[in-house]
Amino acid sequence: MSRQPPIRIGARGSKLSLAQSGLMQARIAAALGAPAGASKEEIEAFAPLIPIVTSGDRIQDRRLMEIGGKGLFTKEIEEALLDGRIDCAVHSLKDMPAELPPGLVLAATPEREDPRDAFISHVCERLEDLPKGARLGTASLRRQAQALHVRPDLEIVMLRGNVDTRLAKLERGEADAILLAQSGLNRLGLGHLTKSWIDPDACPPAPGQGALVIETRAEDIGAAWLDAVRCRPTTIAVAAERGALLALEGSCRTAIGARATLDGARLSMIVEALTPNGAQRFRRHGEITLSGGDDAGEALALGLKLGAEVRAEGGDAILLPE
Ligand SMILES: NCc1[nH]cc(CCC(=O)O)c1CC(=O)O
Repeated sequence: MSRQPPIRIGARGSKLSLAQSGLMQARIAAALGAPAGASKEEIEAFAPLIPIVTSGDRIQDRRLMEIGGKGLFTKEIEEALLDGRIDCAVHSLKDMPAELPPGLVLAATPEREDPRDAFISHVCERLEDLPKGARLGTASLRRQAQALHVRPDLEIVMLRGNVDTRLAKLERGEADAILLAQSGLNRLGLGHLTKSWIDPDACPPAPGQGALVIETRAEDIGAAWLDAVRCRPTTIAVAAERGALLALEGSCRTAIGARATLDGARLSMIVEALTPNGAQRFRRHGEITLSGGDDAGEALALGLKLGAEVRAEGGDAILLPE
């Protein structure tokens, strides 16, 4: 059997991105025929990692939304995909804008990691136990709004940067506590730093949090190797969550939480949007039984419906002023 050409994986240089791409690299190589227990060199021969620097990696000190939103970490990678310099890219699904450039698709979603937000602090064990007026470090509008909803007395301090940077800022005392995705901590081997978790039913995480996604050119969506990395329950749940994001025109300017869970054929979902100061929260619950036909399509429709309801109720209050 002739070996098929290698699948070149575009990867950002950040530790988290390299860890995530490395996780998928071994699985993609295996799907392409790399033997079990293949060496690093063999894996590279089947599925080489191609480093790509994005504008998001170069700009570290301003609010993401001020400098152009979610596309910042994906623009250069998507150019490389469209130019044919790479064949796929591994992203955190929650960093992907609601709409992709023409010609590119989110082709496969592997098993989701822990979707929850982790609370990290040297002051106390839980967000609820922070002293009055304590400083919570986050650059996420959703985490800010959800925290202020339960604890309006907290002071939010802008804490940008990658996971290591944010942890270092906590150590330096720039904040009393921070919130980070547990999935990212786990992938970096830092899961033990977590003191407690935010209840994901009380405060739903970002749409798609904890899930990776493989982006490819549209014409490659049928490639056999993609089947080997797809996870059906995750694909269905994140379709619903992305639906909510689409309906809410999700960007870094809106605090949106969405959580879909699958129990057999039963898909349950919570969608919420908040005003930036957390004072108002608009949420909807929904549940459907999947038909066993186009399950992802039905999930997407549920997310779109609940998202549209939240959008209609929240109106302009949920948008951060320009
Ligand atoms: N916005 C940064 C970002 N993008 C993806 C992750 C990791 C979480 C994931 O897998 O969804 C993180 C870190 C964080 O939010 O703490």
